[in-house]
Amino acid sequence: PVASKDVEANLTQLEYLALNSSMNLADGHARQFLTPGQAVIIDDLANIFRESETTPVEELEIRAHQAFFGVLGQHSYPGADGRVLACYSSSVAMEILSRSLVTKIDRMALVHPTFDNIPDILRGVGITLTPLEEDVLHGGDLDARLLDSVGAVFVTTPNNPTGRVVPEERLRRLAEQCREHDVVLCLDTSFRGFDISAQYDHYAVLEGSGCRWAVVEDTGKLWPTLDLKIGWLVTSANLGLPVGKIYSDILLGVSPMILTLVRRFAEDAADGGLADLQKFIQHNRTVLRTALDGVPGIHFPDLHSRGSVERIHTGTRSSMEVWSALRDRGVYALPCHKFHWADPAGGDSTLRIALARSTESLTECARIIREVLLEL
Ligand SMILES: N=C(N)NC[C@@H](O)CC(=O)C(=O)O
Repeated sequence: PVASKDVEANLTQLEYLALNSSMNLADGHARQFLTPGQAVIIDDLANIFRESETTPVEELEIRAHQAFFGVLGQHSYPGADGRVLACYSSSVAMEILSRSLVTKIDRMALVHPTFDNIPDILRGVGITLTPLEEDVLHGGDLDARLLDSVGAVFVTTPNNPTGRVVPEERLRRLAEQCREHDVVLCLDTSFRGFDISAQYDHYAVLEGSGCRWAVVEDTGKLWPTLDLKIGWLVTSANLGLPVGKIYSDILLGVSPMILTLVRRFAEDAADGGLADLQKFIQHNRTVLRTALDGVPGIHFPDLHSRGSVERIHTGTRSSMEVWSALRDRGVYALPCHKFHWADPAGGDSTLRIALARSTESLTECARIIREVLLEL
């Protein structure tokens, strides 16, 4: 039986339930084992602390974002003139951006579906949201009437949970339309590390467009650093919003040690680690899909996705029923109703599985998922 409190819970509250389970497939945080190269960094933490203690923080910050944006192909990011702000997490960056936006705008178009803490944060500061369906976003020019009715457009790319990526030409045209209508273009690119099609130089497109823009980047989804992470908030020179002032309301700066840790993980990623991570996630995706081969009624709606999460369509089964039956077996997934923040019924038949887990754990969970699906 599904308790109403679980139906009402937001996605992060459902993720809390899983935090102490060895079979946690709920949150999109990196919980796979450290690679040998990453273990060397962790074994060097004392030296990382000492280096971070004695090096000027500005130098640590520049080295960290040069390494991170560089490995992800973002060579035109504006690292030189203070437009890259380091935050404790991408959600903190999101809160700062939202408080900045609402000083000037009160309506936004937000991609639908997407992770519910994004609409929750935006609504939390008083912004009214209009859903921007993925197929509309990817289909071509946005309707001028939509763009004249909002002050900003917010897009998660790669999207969560669908994995859908805004390609370069689409981003260029979207930025051009936003400039024409003086609409702020906001991106959440937290999952870009997993998908090389999301690693074209977004900042070259954004800077070249002349539109007002802001991007939230996240180191926390990629590497198993026990949530020692940075959310970067990057903004255009012409944004015209009090991002720096509101940043100063929230924090002075992140720990220099985490800046150094991020730099070291990004350097390891550049030394083959990112390609290995992408292969690892794709292998786990194959393990999950193979384990469910032949289960009546289910399919995988996001065949293109390379992100560290995978949706299962549960056929005629209710995703909440499947989620509840899995939880009874100690396995935690995410029902997708709350990703469909404007129409929860849209997620009634899909379940999200986290792939950034050890292959051994995922294999055992996939076996149980198969059993549960065959019983329902
Ligand atoms: N501040 C929040 N709510 N953090 C949870 C978020 O990081 C999880 C996530 O994004 C995902 O599971 O896809």
